[in-house]
Amino acid sequence: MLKLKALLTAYFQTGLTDKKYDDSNRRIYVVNLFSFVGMVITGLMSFNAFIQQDYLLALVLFIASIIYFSGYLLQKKTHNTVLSTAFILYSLIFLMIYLVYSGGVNNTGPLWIFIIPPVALFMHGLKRGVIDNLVFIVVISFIMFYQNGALLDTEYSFQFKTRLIYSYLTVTFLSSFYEFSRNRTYQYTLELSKKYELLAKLDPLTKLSNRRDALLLLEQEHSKQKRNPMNISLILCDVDKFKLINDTYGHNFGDKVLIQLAECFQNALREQDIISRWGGEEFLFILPETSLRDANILAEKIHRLVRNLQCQHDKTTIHITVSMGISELTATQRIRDAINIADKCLYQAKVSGRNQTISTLAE
Ligand SMILES: Nc1nc2c(ncn2[C@@H]2O[C@H](COP(=O)(O)OP(=O)(O)OP(=O)(O)O)[C@@H](O)[C@H]2O)c(=O)[nH]1
Repeated sequence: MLKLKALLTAYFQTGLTDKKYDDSNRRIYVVNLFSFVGMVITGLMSFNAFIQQDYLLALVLFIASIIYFSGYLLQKKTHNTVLSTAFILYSLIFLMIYLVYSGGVNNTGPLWIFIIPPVALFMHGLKRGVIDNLVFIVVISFIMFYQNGALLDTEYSFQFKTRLIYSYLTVTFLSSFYEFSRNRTYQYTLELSKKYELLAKLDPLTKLSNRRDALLLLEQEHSKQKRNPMNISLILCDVDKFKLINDTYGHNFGDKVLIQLAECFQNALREQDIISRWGGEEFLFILPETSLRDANILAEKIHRLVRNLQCQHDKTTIHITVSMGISELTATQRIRDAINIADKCLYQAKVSGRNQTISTLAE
């Protein structure tokens, strides 16, 4: 029993990506599910038609059963949901047209057409799903009403045919409305989750990466470095005497200074560099493809830019300085150790009088 459950789970999850909330995952799942359900149901119907000695219907249903399984195989091999959904859906539509044309077992075939609206909308989404349904309704109306059923292999009363069309239109409308609401809810949830994902990564004050995100990004760069050797330098930058600034000019002014500094750093660094607010008045710069020598040159540039920064409080211009510690992260080193070295250098810069940079290069 457990083995069967594991087998079915593996079957339904074939081809799913690790993007949990991706809508294409839903389509892949629908293809797997529908190919399984379609294969089993048409297989059973084929067996039933065979028992009833309706061999042509049994053959058609048997072929349909194989087609549904092929849809699953197609999706497994090609990972192309557009192809596999079209393959499954259009073969289903052809089967339904055949059931309407032939009447199926005891003229009950048309009852199956009501599975098309939800399946078409699940597989093709609102717009194409509605088009599929309208085309289908036009085709079966033509087959049923043309010259009073001359194209049919069976007979239906006029009332049966009109009610079939009305009820089909009703199911299509309700399924479309459901798909519309589902899609809106999905889009809303997606936007919300993207927004929160971003908020979880950013420091709300400076809009720079926060410490957690910086560590994740640093881990990514470190893994890249292990595959393709490159220099990575780290700069820990701390605002000098920031407590004094807060105490003298107020916390709000302190916040403004941090925002201005963040902008200044963003202008100084390259796009591939990662600037993060490491905590409080401390920033961490992650510099891929940067040697210690280049990181020192950059630190000098930052000192220059910060020196020229105009932090206005009322009519007074406040001058800010920063201290920095630089280290290099090597492929064999632990991230934690490289940050600790930068931290020690920063401490040295502070005790040596601030407004300067200490780097492992000098050791
Ligand atoms: N305005 C503001 N202040 C902050 C923020 N985060 C931390 N601080 C303040 O930053 C100050 C840091 O003070 P200290 O750690 O003593 O360092 P410092 O005064 O900069 O002295 P040195 O680092 O030795 O030059 C503290 O007063 C914190 O309250 C923030 O988001 N906004």
